[in-house]
Amino acid sequence: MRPIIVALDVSTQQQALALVDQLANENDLMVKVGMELFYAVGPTIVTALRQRGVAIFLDLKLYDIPHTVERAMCQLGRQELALVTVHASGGSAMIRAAKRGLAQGAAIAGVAPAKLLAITQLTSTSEVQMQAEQLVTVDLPTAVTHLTRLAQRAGADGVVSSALETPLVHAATTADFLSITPGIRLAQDRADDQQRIVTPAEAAELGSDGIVVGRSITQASNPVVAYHQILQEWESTCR
Ligand SMILES: O=c1ccn([C@@H]2O[C@H](COP(=O)(O)O)[C@@H](O)[C@H]2O)c(=O)[nH]1
Repeated sequence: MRPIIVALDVSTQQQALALVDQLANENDLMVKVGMELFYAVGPTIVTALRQRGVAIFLDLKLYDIPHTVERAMCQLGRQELALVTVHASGGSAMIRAAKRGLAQGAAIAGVAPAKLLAITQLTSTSEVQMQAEQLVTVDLPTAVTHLTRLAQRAGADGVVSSALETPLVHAATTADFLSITPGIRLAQDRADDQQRIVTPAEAAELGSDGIVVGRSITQASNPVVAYHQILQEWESTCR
C-alpha cells in the first residue's frame, strides 16, 4: 500500500472527525495526528479515530534522551498505531530506545508494534538554512543520506524527508525501508513555510512510499475534491 496520508492539522476532535467522515468512502484511508491535534485533544483522539477504522500515523517527532524516549514510546506502543516518529538527529541510541519502547508497549497491549519513522531534515528546511543555522557543512542530500543510514542501522523502519531525496533514501537502504514524504503541493497552491516541495505526481515518480498532505486538503473549499485530485495524480504515476 502506498497511502496518501491526510494530516489532520486542526485543533478540535469535532473538526478532525468531520474531515475523516467526509473521506470515509476512500479506500485504505490513513490519517496523521500531529502535535496540534494531540496536544489539544489528548490520547482520546486516537481512540476516536480507531473506532472509525482508519490507520493512524501519530507524528509527535520525539526528541529527548534515550530513556525518556523509550518510556514515552512504551506508552505509544500500547495504542494500535501504524506509524510514529522521532527525529533522526536525536541519534542512534535514541532511535534504538524508541524501537525498544514501542516493542514493549505493543507486547503489553497485545497489538502489532507501530513502524518507526525517523525525520531526517524537515521539509521546511532549505539547504542554506540547514548550513547556516545547524552548522551542517555537507549539502542537504548528503545530510539526509547520512541520517537515513544511521536510522536504518539503529532499527527505524523508514525515514521522513522530501520526495526530492527519496531516490537517495532507497539507494542507501534495503527494499523494505520506507520513504514517507510530506512537502506535497499542487501546482495551484501558494508558497508557504514548506521549502522542499513536489507535486503528488513528482513524488510518485521519485518512488515515494507514501505522501503526507495537510493544508492542500484540509484548507480546500472541498476536501474530498482536493483528495481526489491528489489521488489521481499520485496513482497515475505510481510505480
Ligand atoms: O519534514 C516534515 C515532517 C513532517 N511534516 C508534517 O507533515 C504535514 C504537512 O502538512 P502540509 O499542510 O501539507 O504542509 C504537517 O503535519 C507537518 O507537521 C512536514 O511537513 N515535514
